Amino acid sequence: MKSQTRLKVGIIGLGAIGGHVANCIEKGEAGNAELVALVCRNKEKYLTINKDQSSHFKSLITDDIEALFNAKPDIVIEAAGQESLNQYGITILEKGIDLLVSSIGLFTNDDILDAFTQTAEQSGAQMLLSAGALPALDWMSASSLSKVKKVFITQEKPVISWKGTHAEKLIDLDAITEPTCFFEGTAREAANIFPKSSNISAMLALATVGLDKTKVRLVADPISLIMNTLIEFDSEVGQLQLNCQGIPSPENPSTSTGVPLSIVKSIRNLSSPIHYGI
Ligand SMILES: NC(=O)C1=CN([C@@H]2O[C@H](COP(=O)(O)OP(=O)(O)OC[C@H]3O[C@@H](n4cnc5c(N)ncnc54)[C@H](O)[C@@H]3O)[C@@H](O)[C@H]2O)C=CC1
Ligand SMILES: O=C([O-])CC(=O)C(=O)O
Repeated sequence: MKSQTRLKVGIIGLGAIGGHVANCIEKGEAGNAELVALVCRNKEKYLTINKDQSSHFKSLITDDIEALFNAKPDIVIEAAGQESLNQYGITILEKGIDLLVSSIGLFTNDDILDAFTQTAEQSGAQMLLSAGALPALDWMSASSLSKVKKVFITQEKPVISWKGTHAEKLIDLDAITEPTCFFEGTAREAANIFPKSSNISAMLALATVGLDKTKVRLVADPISLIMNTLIEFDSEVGQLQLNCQGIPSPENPSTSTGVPLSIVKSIRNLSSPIHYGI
C-alpha cells in the first residue's frame, strides 16, 4: 500500500474499540485516513441508542456487510468479536482488502488461522494482528528470533471485568476478598475459554513461542479498578519483566482504554510516510 494515499477505512463493530477508533479517524487524529463505512449489528437500534455519538456518522453506518464492500475500503478493522471475524474475515481478505484484527483469540484455532493466511496469500491482502492492550510486543517478538526459555502472562482485572464470562462458573466473583486466580493454563486454552478477554495472551503467544508454550494466569481483583498485565519473558538476548496498569474502558469494563489507541496508532503508521517503532 502506498503510504501517501489517503487510507479508506471500514470498521465492523462500534463498541468500546470500534466506536473510539471511528471518532479518532473522524476528528483527524489517525493520520491520513478517512472512514468509508461503519458496520453495526442493527442500524436503527444503533442510531436510536447512540443519538449523540452517531449523528455525524449517520451516512456511514450500515448493518449490511455488502454496503461496506461497496464503499471500497483499503482496510477493514474488526472490532466486533470472534464470531463476526469468523463470519466475515475470509470474504474481506478474498476481496484483497487488508484486515486489522482485534479478536486475535480466534486464531487459537490452527485450521482457521491457516485458512485466513492462505486466503491472504492468494489475494495479496494483509492480515494485521493488533497488539491492542499488549505492551512491549515489538521487543518480545524480535527477541523470539533467539532462543526463548519462558513466556508468562498474568491478566489481573477488576471483578466487574470478569462478569458475564466463564470466570463466574469457576469462582464466586461477589464473594472474593482478595485477588484470586481462577485460571492457569496455556494461551490456547485461555483464549478458547475467555474469548473476549484473552486476546493479548493469544497475540503474545502467536508472536513469540506459540499457543501451547505461552503460559497464562487470569486473576480477579475485588478491590483494584486497574487492568494489571504482568509479563515475564526470558530469552537468549535478554529478559523482561513488566507490569502495565491499564484503565478499563468506560464503555466495556473488560477492555482496556488503550486498545482503540493502539489501532489508531496502526492506522497512523499505515497512512504515513514514516513508521515509528516498526
Ligand atoms: N486485542 C486486544 O487487546 C483486545 C481485543 N478485544 C476484542 O475486540 C472485540 C471488541 O471489543 P469491544 O469493542 O470492547 O467490545 P464491545 O462489546 O464494546 O463492542 C463490540 C461491538 O461489536 C458489535 N458487533 C458484534 N457482532 C457484530 C456483527 N456481526 N456485525 C457488526 N457489529 C457487531 C456489537 O454490537 C458491539 O457494539 C472483543 O470481542 C474482543 O474479541 C477486546 C479487548 C482487547
Ligand atoms: O483489554 C485488555 O486489557 C485485554 C483484553 O481484554 C484481552 O486480552 O482480550
